[in-house]
Amino acid sequence: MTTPDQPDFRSGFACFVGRPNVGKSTLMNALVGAKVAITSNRPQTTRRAIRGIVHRADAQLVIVDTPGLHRPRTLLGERLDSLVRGTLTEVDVIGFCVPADEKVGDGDRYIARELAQIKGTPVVAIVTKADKVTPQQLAEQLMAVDALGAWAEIVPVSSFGGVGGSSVQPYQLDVVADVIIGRLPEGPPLYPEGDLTDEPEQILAAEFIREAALEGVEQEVPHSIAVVVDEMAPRSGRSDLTDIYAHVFVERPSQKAILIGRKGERLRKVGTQARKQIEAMLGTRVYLNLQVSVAKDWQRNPKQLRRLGFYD
Ligand SMILES: Nc1nc2c(ncn2[C@@H]2O[C@H](COP(=O)(O)OP(=O)(O)OP(=O)(O)O)[C@@H](O)[C@H]2O)c(=O)[nH]1
Repeated sequence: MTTPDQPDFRSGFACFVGRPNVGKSTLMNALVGAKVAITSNRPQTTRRAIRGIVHRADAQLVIVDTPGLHRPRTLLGERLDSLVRGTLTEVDVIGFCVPADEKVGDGDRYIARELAQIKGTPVVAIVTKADKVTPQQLAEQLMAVDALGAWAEIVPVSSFGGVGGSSVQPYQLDVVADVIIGRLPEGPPLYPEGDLTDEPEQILAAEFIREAALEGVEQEVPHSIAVVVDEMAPRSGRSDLTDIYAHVFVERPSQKAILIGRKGERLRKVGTQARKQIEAMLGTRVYLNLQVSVAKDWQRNPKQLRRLGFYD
């Protein structure tokens, strides 16, 4: 068996890029084998570069999750894009994700052009959501993606099932891992065994709250939600209970009303769902105090953006 002391142990960083909602975070979670990035069926769920760590006997792969790359429309969009570009130049391998079930479009071509300008970093094209199409459609998509650029390899994958939904087992996750790991440099592990992410628990807690808040809201509201955990600590004298005080920010009073719901019913549901996720992460019971506040137009306001943790 290969051990970390052996010279052929590989370690390094990879990141997934692609349009919003193509399954990047889900793929990372599936590879890591635990929930370290939040997912939702709404585009632009991911706003931070979260690292997931894949431990294998022969390698350690650190995955940097990025927000979907797209032409920026707001100041938040611009900051997210510069975050993505900064990440791309620092990793050993880039995984360019294109979903199997949507025709290759302008958004994919835009990203392919951006990637063509990054020299020296291999790009593996990953065709995601293979379970949603027939083998024939998958073959056609692989050819369309091949025509988009000069990829180191092209791999179809599904985090949820076989091609065409033929099984409920993930499809080719191990192949994606092998292909990426094969392109990492040789080197010792970068993180201790057992670590799945280096994202602070406080930030993950905020992300779980945001994920719960996103559920069931429509139109512009999802983009307007930001969450800050103000305080997170064990209750004094109790190692089995964590107190968490968090703010959910929205941009307008009308959105605040939507989030809170009739007699606070919606917010209670958000709290319950988030609390369960946080309890699973921390392994303690959680008291969660959620406050909803309006931070007017925070996506366009530099001061508010800094306050919410999005730096230039
Ligand atoms: N059927 C199927 N659905 C998937 C698969 N991977 C992801 N999805 C779904 O696609 C949606 C988007 O997934 P995410 O992982 O949040 O996508 P993302 O690319 O990280 O999105 P952003 O954070 O917006 O950039 C979710 O509803 C997932 O459940 C897959 O392999 N098969």
